[in-house]
Amino acid sequence: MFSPPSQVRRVVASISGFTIATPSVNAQPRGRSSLRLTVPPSSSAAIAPGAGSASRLPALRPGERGPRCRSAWWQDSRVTTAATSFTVLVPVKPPVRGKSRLAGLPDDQRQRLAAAFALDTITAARATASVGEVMVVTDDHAFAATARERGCTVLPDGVSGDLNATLVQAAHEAVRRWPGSGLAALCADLPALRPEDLAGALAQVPAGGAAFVADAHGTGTTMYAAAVGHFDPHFGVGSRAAHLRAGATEIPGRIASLRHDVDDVGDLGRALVLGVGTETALASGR
Ligand SMILES: Nc1nc2c(ncn2[C@@H]2O[C@H](COP(=O)(O)OP(=O)(O)OP(=O)(O)O)[C@@H](O)[C@H]2O)c(=O)[nH]1
Ligand SMILES: C[C@H](OP(=O)(O)O)C(=O)O
Repeated sequence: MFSPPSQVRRVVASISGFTIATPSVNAQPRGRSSLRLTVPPSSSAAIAPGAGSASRLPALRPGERGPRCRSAWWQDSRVTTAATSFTVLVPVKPPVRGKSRLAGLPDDQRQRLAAAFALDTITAARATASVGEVMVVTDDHAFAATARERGCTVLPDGVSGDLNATLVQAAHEAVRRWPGSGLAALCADLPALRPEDLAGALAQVPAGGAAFVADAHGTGTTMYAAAVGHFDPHFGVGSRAAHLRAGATEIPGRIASLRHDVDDVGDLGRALVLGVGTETALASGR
């Protein structure tokens, strides 16, 4: 269903002295080959791993050398097939307000990172074989223009300040435009997302029911999918438990890139280890 292109790129990143290098096969790096995210000294403690027991990623500390990781090779060579069965809704809070838990970073960098996470998320979603359409839901006109340039459909928030109601409204519009497609809502803070992980999760969505992917911490949700009549997302604090209570099926599996949302600086360090997309790599640079 999904075959990698021949080239694999090398990504070298550093976060506060932490250096990450990925293997390279048959390709030249494009753009920066060395990336640096400046984290104020007071933020150092935040680079320790989150408390979530579900996270299998290693602790990252300033100055510590991390493991080798895979590169996001798919980003520069879009892979598509004729299978186009899901419309993916990607809600994007205006970057000026988004990713507030990255507040330890300079404000302009927080905003750049928020937009970069979302762009890398939609790029990966668009490169996923079983995704026919990506519908970005946002009230940010600048991000909306960029998303359109990247081939997405854009819709404004239907219910200001209510993410779940906005997603339900967008889902109805998506079904009106593309009847017959499946529906999934994907958080926009997945900079390490890989198309094969998204495709693998979408392949497990049961017909006629609702399903979701829990985040790496084991408490939140990164993706929710359901047929329109069942589409009732419960994103927010404790959303994994809320989705289970609502009868949604939890999608299992080693789909690390889809579980790894970035809420704080520690999450960002772990995403860099997994291998982030081009936009996040650039926004992390200095
Ligand atoms: N369109 C839209 N998207 C939203 C809204 N609230 C949150 N989102 C998006 O929903 C997903 C999860 O959002 P949150 O974790 O609540 O917010 P965040 O901006 O990612 O991070 P924090 O500000 O640190 O909470 C992300 O993709 C957000 O961009 C909203 O009111 N409208
Ligand atoms: C929306 C929320 O995401 P987080 O706040 O963990 O980014 C959730 O997990 O439902």
